[in-house]
Amino acid sequence: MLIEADHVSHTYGQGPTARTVLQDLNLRIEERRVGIVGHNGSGKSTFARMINGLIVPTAGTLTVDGLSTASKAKEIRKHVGFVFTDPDNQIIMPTVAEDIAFGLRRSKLPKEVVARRVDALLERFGLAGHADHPAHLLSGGQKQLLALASVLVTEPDILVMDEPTTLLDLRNARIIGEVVAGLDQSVLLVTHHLNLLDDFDRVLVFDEGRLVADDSPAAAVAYYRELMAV
Ligand SMILES: Nc1ncnc2c1ncn2[C@@H]1O[C@H](COP(=O)(O)OP(=O)(O)OP(=O)(O)O)[C@@H](O)[C@H]1O
Repeated sequence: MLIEADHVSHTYGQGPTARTVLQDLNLRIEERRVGIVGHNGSGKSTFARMINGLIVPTAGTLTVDGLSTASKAKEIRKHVGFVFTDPDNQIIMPTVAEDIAFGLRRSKLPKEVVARRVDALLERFGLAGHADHPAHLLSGGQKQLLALASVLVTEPDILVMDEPTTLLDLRNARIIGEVVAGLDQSVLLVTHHLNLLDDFDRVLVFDEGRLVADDSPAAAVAYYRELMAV
């Protein structure tokens, strides 16, 4: 995986209400585990959403494996899975198993292959006993695991996760952390749970739309804690 940001900026709105929330971001990301931290409103989600073209830079270019997110978003989304903060926004189908299978509806894979993949994910995320249960009745932690399973079923190369543990208690946050640690995929994780980043390769710190630190987890988190203390 290679994500490259070349003078990337993003401004929401126009005229007097215009608000620049990302400013001149220059980055080259190749590591398998990259964390993004920063104050509320510092631009983390905007950047995360840019990686699969949900938001397009208003200046500069962002590429994923050489493809520009501005013109190749559809292609990029085949390789980049996105897990949102609130799993309720991501759960689409009535039952747990159907929701996981939904991502493969256009895949032309034989039914048995889809069923096997779904079963494997149900098992892996401790949801096997809930396959036919209404997805909206799962606990918050289980919903978050379901949202992750529903993205992983498409076997993306890159997983972008935007605060996937915000709604969770410590135990479920740890479970998500363990699941993330065991993934083969490259992961970009936006989080306020700093301990999830301990074993990461690299951590980016955003502040008011700028990249202000880019370092090992220990150094970047120390920088961020100091920034928060001001
Ligand atoms: N659609 C939008 N229109 C206008 N402003 C927006 C929009 N989306 C986000 N913003 C603003 O952009 C800024 C950056 O938001 P963003 O969600 O990227 O920050 P964040 O670092 O992810 O914050 P948090 O930690 O609170 O999730 C915020 O001030 C937010 O109000």
